[in-house]
Amino acid sequence: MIKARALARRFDTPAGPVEAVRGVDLDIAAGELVGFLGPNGAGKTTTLRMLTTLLRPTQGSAVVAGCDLRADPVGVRRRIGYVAQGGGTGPDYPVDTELRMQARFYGLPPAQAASRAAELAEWFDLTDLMALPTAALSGGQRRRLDLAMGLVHRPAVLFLDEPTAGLDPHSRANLWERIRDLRADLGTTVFLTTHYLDEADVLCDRVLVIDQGRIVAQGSPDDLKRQVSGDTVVLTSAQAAAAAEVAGRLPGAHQVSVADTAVRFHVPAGDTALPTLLRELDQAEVELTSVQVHRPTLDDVFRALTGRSLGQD
Ligand SMILES: Nc1ncnc2c1ncn2[C@@H]1O[C@H](COP(=O)(O)OP(=O)(O)OP(=O)(O)O)[C@@H](O)[C@H]1O
Repeated sequence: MIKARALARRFDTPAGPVEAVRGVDLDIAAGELVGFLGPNGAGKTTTLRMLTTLLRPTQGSAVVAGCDLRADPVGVRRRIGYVAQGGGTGPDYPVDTELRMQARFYGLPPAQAASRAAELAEWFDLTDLMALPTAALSGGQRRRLDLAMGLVHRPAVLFLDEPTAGLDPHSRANLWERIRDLRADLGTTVFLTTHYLDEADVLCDRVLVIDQGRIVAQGSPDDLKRQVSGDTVVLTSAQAAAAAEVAGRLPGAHQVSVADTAVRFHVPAGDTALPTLLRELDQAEVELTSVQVHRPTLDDVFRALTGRSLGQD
């Protein structure tokens, strides 16, 4: 459904050229729910804007929903839905009008536009809000309207740029459910960008990790986490340096780091390393305040690949 080869985009700025995307290959099958995960400035939005025809690639090619990006951008636009960050509706129009105008924009006659608006409102739980101006919607309601607007013309592929940015946890979970339903009920291919680890982990079948304009890893969240061998142990102690020394002597312990009172390190299996660690610390007369064992997260995957953390908002 999406195939890209060596897709690249350079911006020429007064400060010099910025290589925002440096040769991205994508192969996304129909019905997949794929997350594009990366830190701020990694190149996610630039890639999305190229795939949705809003920005011309400086190099490379792509076929989206059966249409070539360069040769047939209008065909691509007809077959895709795009929900940008922050949406794009006028604040004074009622929800109902927004939906109907969008449907009319995509060529539906008035009666069909009205029934499509009603259908989408029901799907996204907006029926009771149809008379409200969009400015009166909460953040979560607003994002549901944005999704509905992106779907009026029944696109085969839906592109979502940071769909849950700024939402509270309840609204995020609600939106994830709608996105999953979309795929399950309509078979829509969904390609979304995110810098939320939990979103990529919980929602997506497959995650592409992008950093500095290049894809550095891809796979299902579980596959990616399996690539990071072992568990992370985080302990806190007023004698952190002494604790780190003891931890570093455990079989297979590596990447031991100390930050203030916290000591962090990796071991092949946290649950079996813990009894030995506690015994050794006791013998060395090092007192602990707390100890936690973590299974690998997507952030650990990112750290292992780049040496940096994805960071969280
Ligand atoms: N129009 C532009 N002109 C110059 N540089 C740009 C432009 N658009 C993006 N960039 C730069 O390209 C790089 C990638 O930006 P992009 O917006 O694609 O990242 P992102 O991964 O979507 O980040 P975020 O999570 O912050 O939205 C950044 O260094 C950014 O500053």
